[in-house]
Amino acid sequence: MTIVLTPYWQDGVQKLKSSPRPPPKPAHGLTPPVLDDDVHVTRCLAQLRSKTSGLEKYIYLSMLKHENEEMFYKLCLENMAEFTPIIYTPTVGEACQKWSHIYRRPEGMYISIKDKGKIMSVLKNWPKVNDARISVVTDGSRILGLGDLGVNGMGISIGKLSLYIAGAGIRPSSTIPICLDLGTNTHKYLDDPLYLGARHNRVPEKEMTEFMDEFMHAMSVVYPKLLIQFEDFSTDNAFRYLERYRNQYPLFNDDIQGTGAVVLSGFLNAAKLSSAASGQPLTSHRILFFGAGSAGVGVAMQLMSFFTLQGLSEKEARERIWLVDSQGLVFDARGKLAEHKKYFSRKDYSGPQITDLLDIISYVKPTALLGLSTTPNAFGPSVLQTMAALNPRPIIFSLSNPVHLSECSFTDAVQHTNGTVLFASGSPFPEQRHLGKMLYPGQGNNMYIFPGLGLGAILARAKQVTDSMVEASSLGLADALTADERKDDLLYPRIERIREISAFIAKEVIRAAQKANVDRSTDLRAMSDSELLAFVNSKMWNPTL
Ligand SMILES: NC(=O)C1=CN([C@@H]2O[C@H](COP(=O)(O)OP(=O)(O)OC[C@H]3O[C@@H](n4cnc5c(N)ncnc54)[C@H](O)[C@@H]3O)[C@@H](O)[C@H]2O)C=CC1
Ligand SMILES: CC(=O)C(=O)O
Ligand SMILES: [Mg+2]
Repeated sequence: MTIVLTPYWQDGVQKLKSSPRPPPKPAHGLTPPVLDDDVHVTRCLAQLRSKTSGLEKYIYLSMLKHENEEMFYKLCLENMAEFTPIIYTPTVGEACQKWSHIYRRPEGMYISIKDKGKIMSVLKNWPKVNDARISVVTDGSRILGLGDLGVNGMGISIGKLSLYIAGAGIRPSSTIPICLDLGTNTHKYLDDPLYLGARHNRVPEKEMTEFMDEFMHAMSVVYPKLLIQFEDFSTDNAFRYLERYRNQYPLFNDDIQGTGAVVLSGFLNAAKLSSAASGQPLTSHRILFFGAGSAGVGVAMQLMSFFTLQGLSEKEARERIWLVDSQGLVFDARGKLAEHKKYFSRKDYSGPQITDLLDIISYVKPTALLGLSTTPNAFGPSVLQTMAALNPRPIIFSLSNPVHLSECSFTDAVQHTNGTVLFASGSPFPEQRHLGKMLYPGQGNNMYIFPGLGLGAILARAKQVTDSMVEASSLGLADALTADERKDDLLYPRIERIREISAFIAKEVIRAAQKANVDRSTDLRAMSDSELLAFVNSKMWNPTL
């Protein structure tokens, strides 16, 4: 049998004979005399906390997950706020950048362009074929805001699936992290003797599409119950392959749809607070996007429903949104535009190109400024002060990942708006005390959405992931705030409640799938809401330690 759980270029170097899951407990005498699970939990946590760098912590936790999956997830669930920045953004970004250097053992599947023509047989090598329910698939071409990391992108598929397991109780054996190796255009990696991927530039679009067609068909045959999450494809491919396959297979794109949903949710909560302070109606919000890639445009599309839910027409909603890319304001008269920018390109401006963000802000007078640009510190003091001068409670979301690419920090946002800011960021920032009051940053990251969206789609056995299911996940998240969280002006629930939130989102997603008639588990239709919620909770995997 061909083995593909190890990068294929190591074939013959390191053969894996069975599942990558931990082996059964060793026989009596092969462990210390007193190895109490409860005490070992404390020991593992102490070992983790003794590491000084984020990357060391990441490596330690990867080892722990491999050695003792139950222990890893127990600790993760009990310490979500501490673990997420390690297994996910920001540290997962550094782990991906150094993946070929820190690589220790096989995890996930690597499917290479060299496998074209035999992808199905490769997929069958996965040890738990019948269990497969959810796969996160990346081609590594735009990992967080870090660019084309090639096969090093495997870390993001693994990280997202760890959050599925911890955050939504997906059974670990049902998850398949996949990294497609279609080459990389990053020369640093091509020149690195330790690089784990194919040593050539990315293959042309035609060859990639042929590969993707075969891959998607093979996935649907080998794993008939699988939901696919596309992750961190470069913007052109993100839109292309979402459109190409979304009506054919159960799949969604996390960067376009998951991000859209999480930002809509935080925006709904922020806009209410902002409008309460300004006395202006919700329909009067004006949203400026700094960054017009897959994430920026995905969020802009989802935010259309913020306005249409308030009764505006599609045209009126679109007029509340402005895009900025690396060349400045996006408008028709500027000339040729990438396809994904056209819908939001302004028709009402035809003057000279405005490039400076401050000039764009004075022209647009936004109530909300959303950064998805991978440009660190783009929201400097004068931008923040201008937003505060325009709005009693400005909405500033600096959503680029990881932390060092964020458009501004929470500290700066608080300081330069005199604490009035309604803030969310893609990666976590610490809370701030301002004039004696504790202020909390929101984490506007799709990690709040995809676990519940995925769980709902899996339990409904959805044929497709419809826009209505994505919107339901977003509204579900917005509604999940408790009175206590609202009292602290939180835009997102506390991450410690992720299981409860995911269950609620999953229930809403199942209902939306039923309404759209894409559910195959039609027996769930007869359940009342409370029965459905109980059913969702009963399906969540829990570590048994
Ligand atoms: N918070 C979250 O949940 C998520 C955050 N992201 C983050 O969003 C960022 C962008 O992702 P994509 O849209 O896929 O990337 P992308 O590379 O396709 O888009 C970046 C956009 O920013 C614009 N840009 C770059 N430099 C600029 C500058 N100096 N001034 C103005 N605009 C500039 C580009 O023209 C492009 O429109 C990444 O950092 C990613 O990590 C992505 C998905 C989810
Ligand atoms: C969070 C995420 O999906 C990204 O930054 O790409
Ligand atoms: Mg992503």
